[in-house]
Amino acid sequence: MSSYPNRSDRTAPPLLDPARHALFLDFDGTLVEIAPRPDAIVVPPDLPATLSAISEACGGALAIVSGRSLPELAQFLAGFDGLLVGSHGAEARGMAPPLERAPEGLGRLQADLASYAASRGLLYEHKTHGAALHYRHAPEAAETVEAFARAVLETLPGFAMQPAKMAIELRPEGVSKDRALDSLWRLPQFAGRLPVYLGDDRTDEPALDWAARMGGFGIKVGEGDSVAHYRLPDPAGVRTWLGAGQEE
Ligand SMILES: O=P(O)(O)OC[C@H]1O[C@H](O[C@H]2O[C@H](CO)[C@@H](O)[C@H](O)[C@H]2O)[C@H](O)[C@@H](O)[C@@H]1O
Repeated sequence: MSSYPNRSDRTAPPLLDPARHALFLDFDGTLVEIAPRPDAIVVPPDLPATLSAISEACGGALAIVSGRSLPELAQFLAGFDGLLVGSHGAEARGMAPPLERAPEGLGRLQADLASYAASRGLLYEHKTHGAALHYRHAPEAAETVEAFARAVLETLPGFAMQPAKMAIELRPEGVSKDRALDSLWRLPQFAGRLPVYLGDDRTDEPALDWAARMGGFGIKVGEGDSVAHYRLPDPAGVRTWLGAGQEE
């Protein structure tokens, strides 16, 4: 059972107010629809320009906060030059990197996961500070993949497990999206604003909670229990909500 209460029911969020709000957006499942493979997502061609326009209207108080590796995230959003946080809070563009270097054993971790994926017909995702095993095409593998990842972690104390949608990720211990938000929040452009966080996944729950604790609010995207007070149905709904905030 989820440890998060369902506070958001189906309440539509208030309109985005670029004069008062600071905006934090998860990427997969929030800005873009979930796809069968990580490289198969479709980024709407106007999304980078939309994010740039909102960031400018917010005085730069907008950041994308993703589990993706930073270079990959930057590539998917080419044309948007604003703040990015990648690798579940380990990497950043536009502020000091939260993590100086990956923990010892990264190469071994990646080699172990890559060879396990190759032997089991799973999808291996190479990440700057870790790696992921995707089983969306083979959901029956969930338990064995998790058991394998736990065994790998026993010999690599610097890393932790990050459950994801139809995937298991291993990332550095101690990094998280809400910790990255604490660092972003110290940047001058966020002073005096109300944080608004949008996310769809369990990994976003601490960040949705963080936004409320800091006087703003969270918006859960899609189904599922959440600490967020508001909800939007899907990434298309998020993009419509973003567009409405730009209208005069
Ligand atoms: O924090 P996010 O921006 O939401 O990133 C979370 C992970 O998203 C990606 O995996 C997920 O989306 C894929 C594409 O839709 C999907 O095929 C996969 O099943 C999902 O788990 C990405 O590949 C990961 O690196 C991110 O950490």
